[in-house]
Amino acid sequence: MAPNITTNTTTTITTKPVSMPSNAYVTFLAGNGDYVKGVVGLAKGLRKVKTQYPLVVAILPDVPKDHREILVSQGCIVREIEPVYPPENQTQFAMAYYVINYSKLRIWEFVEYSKMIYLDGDIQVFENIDHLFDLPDNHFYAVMDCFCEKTWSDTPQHKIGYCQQCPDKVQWPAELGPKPPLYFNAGFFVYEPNLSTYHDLLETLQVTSPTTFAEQDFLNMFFKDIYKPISPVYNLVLAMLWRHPENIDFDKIKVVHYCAAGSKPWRYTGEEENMDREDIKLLVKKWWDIYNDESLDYKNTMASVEVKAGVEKNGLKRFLTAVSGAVGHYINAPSAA
Ligand SMILES: O=c1ccn([C@@H]2O[C@H](COP(=O)(O)OP(=O)(O)O)[C@@H](O)[C@H]2O)c(=O)[nH]1
Ligand SMILES: OC[C@H]1O[C@H](O[C@@H]2[C@@H](O)[C@H](O)[C@@H](O)[C@H](O)[C@@H]2O)[C@H](O)[C@@H](O)[C@H]1O
Ligand SMILES: [Mn+2]
Repeated sequence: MAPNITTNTTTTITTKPVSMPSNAYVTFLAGNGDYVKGVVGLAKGLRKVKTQYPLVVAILPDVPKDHREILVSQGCIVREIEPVYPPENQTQFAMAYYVINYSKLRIWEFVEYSKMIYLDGDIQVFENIDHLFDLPDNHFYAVMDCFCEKTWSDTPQHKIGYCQQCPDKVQWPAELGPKPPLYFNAGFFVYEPNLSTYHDLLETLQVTSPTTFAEQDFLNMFFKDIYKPISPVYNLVLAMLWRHPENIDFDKIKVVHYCAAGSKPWRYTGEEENMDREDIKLLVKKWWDIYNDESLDYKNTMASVEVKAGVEKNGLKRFLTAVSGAVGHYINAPSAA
């Protein structure tokens, strides 16, 4: 017997629109080269750890159509952005191509998301890190970088052998002024998109002389008052393995940043310095295992979800039909008054 859910009162069901905080991962892709493989690997890695959030890919106009199609086919949300250039300068960036990395600043405009985690395309996530979205608002969370690689050789800290990863090994000399503030690697950070911050970033950039590490230096300067270091398990800058192994618990690493020279998995030859290390070979293999795992392709996982949803949808449709007849009667019942 159908449950008696009719009544002789009228109830107005009001549903207040609830703006659920929406989170997402975001990465950046430029050019028509092989970094698209990094982004595909990242999309599959996030799927493997069962993140509940999408991956947005901010692409420059020079990303070709076929690469965009690959990203969409892997379930990415592709957003074209305009490049951001620093003011005219004579700076020698650590890597000439770093000039395009200023375009990362466009992701502060993605205000349809309340909190985002930015990851370089040369990063892989091996364990679920969705809990980072629960970090308190109004801060900038990232992992501290290391100054020991030769990419830092033009900097005062490298010249005196100072590194924030071992601040007591070589003391910061008073004659060089105050110790530099804690400095993060800009390949991974937790932030809140915000239009006034976005406009402030772009305006400040135009009056800031570029330096060796391009947008990474700029972001460190801009966010120095709200920067909060997080554990290196969230962004293993590979050089830490040979520069500061004492600061790394290898088995606890959740996120790996393939930023050391020669470590990009899709270009890996093992010939560059440190690239013949067993831990590097293991991390490169782990990256390829995910990249080559067809069960992690969106079309496969999505297909299984659609099949499942299809069954549920039909089931749900039958249930709603049954209930809506009664609910309809319930809502239109005459007022008791
Ligand atoms: O040709 C390029 C160079 C860089 N990038 C993007 O910019 C990020 C930062 O560059 P990279 O990771 O090479 O810098 P690193 O962390 O190695 O210094 C990359 O991860 C990509 O997301 C890109 O899409 N195409
Ligand atoms: O454009 C500047 C880049 O600076 C950073 O890369 C560096 C940094 O990690 C150094 O500490 C390493 O020594 C070096 O190998 C590596 O390339 C960011 O990872 C990248 O996203 C981007 O901001
Ligand atoms: Mn990187």
